[in-house]
Amino acid sequence: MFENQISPKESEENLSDYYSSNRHTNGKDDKIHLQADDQLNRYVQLSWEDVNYYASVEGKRMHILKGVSGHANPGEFLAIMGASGSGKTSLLNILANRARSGNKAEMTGTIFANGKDTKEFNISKYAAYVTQDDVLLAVLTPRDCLKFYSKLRCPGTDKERHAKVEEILNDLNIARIADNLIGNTMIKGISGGEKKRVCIGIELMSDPCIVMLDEPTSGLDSYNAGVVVDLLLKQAAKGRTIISTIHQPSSNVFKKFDKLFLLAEGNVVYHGPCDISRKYFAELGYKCPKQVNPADYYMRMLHITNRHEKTEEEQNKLDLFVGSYNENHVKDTESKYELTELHEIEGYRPSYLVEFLELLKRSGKLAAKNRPLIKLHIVFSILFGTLIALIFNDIGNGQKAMQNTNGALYMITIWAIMEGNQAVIMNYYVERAVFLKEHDEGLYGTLTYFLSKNIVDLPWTFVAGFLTSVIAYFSLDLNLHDGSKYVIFYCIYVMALQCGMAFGYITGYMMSSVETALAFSTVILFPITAFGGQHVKVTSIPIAWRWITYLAPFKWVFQAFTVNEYNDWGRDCDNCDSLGHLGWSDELWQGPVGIIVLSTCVRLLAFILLKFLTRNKRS
Ligand SMILES: Nc1ncnc2c1ncn2[C@@H]1O[C@H](COP(=O)(O)OP(=O)(O)OP(=O)(O)O)[C@@H](O)[C@H]1O
Repeated sequence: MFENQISPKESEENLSDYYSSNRHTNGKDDKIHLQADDQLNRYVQLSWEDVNYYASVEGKRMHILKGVSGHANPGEFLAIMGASGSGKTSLLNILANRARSGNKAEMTGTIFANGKDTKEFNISKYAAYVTQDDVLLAVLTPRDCLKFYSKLRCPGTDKERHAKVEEILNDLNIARIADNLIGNTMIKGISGGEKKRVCIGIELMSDPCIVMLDEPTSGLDSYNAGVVVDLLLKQAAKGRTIISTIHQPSSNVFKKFDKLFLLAEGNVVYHGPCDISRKYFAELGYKCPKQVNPADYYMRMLHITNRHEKTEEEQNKLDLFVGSYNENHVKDTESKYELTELHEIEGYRPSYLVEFLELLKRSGKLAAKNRPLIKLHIVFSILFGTLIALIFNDIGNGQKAMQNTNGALYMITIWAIMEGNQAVIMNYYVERAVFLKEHDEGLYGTLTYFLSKNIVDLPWTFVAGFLTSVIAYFSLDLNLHDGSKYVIFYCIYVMALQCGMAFGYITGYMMSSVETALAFSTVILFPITAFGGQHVKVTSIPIAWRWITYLAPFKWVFQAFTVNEYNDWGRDCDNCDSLGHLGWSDELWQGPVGIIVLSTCVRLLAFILLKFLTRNKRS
């Protein structure tokens, strides 16, 4: 399988020479004692000792990381590589304090930062983590994103924040596209490489000493991957510690890494300078041919077809690499930067008011820029109003008029609640992933997010409510006893939309995808329409089920519409006890109060659910 193999026996003799020569070239002689505050506040060396990670999969306990030790120096780019499933991401998550022991996973071992156990202080205040997926808002621009983060992460004046945003845009070479939309599969935007640079820029906003990245070059072509790695090397040159998992780097990219941390089946098989890894493996009998990319060669070399049933050859190879590493590895933790003791630091956190206002501004911008959704609402509101006008345009008089009016008002009730419900679900999913990520990073609290969302989601209800209500009300020739009748109708319509939205928050927070949330909300709300008073008189519902009418938004909205309509009804209808027939009194206040109380309780429940969701995600 591998060309130019040297037999293990031959190689054993050379290994000690290799290490003894290597030992003198690393560190001490060319040590530069840079003072803290030269460019960063602190230089951080991260080291990890005997890290074990176990996870339960289908009742079986898997040993994912097997006593892994290593370190990453400030001013260096450490690339963590290994075949798929070797434990790269697990290790990175552990180093970033993102993997915690729990029911299904258990972690042992110690992580030190400048020699201090990270259990004694919160290392995440010194570190930034760039996830593999680009969690960005498509309708914003890179400048919008960085500005938002600068407000929530950087202390100082607006002028200083502005300067920082510009500096990062220039540093990452994205100033030229800073005002283009980020985009997604639906909206044309910046390229994948540029998106990755925006994600890195966001993390640099808090001036981290350590930057950890999970496969930052995945999905990028070799040119863009090279650009991203160059930018990270530039950050390393400032004294930052860069730790990154990397999947299949090109040979050009590979040779740029300072240090390589190679994992196989949860074991370290190489940790040292990237440029001498070839020689190391050659001496072990696995010589990478000159024209072959070492990264590809190592992946093939370490590939195991089925980790639960390794072939004898695979097991021997693994034993050789692990044995050789354990025997020969020299721990050289010398850093060219001066390392000072780290303490618990308070990350910058603006006041709740600033958080709230920034979220409000961003959510408002998102809502305003989401043109397809705005157009959809306007078109649907007009279409529905017109549809109602066409179907119920001859309401007539007598019993027939009562039946037709009830039908029209109940359709409007259902439409308003469902429209509010679906709109909020679709809006929420535009920013769900971003919210969960930002909240997880402690950028802002659940309450400020929830309040800002609830406020930003309101204005469109006034517009959508006006469009549908004005068309439906006047074309149906509803009660025009006095001008206030239409105004009340409009207010009830807006309240109905908002009540539907409250239910939308609940389903949105419960489901992880927009499709399931939309389907779930329809399945839940549809049976409740039976309790609205149109299909069956409320007082005829069996007592055991009648309590549901109090939780049915349809009942309160329908009641409000009908009381407004039938009080001082101008149509000819002898013996028409419309409201008595429906099972409620002619008191107008009951319906609106019912809607407000129900909406408030449901929103409160949604907030509790969101709190639970975010807490669950953190743990
Ligand atoms: N919490 C967990 N529960 C169950 N299995 C887990 C958990 N964490 C990791 N694993 C398993 O451990 C193995 C290593 O996962 P990890 O994501 O660290 O590998 P990786 O080297 O990053 O792989 P890839 O390159 O494919 O992303 C995988 O088989 C993964 O399914």
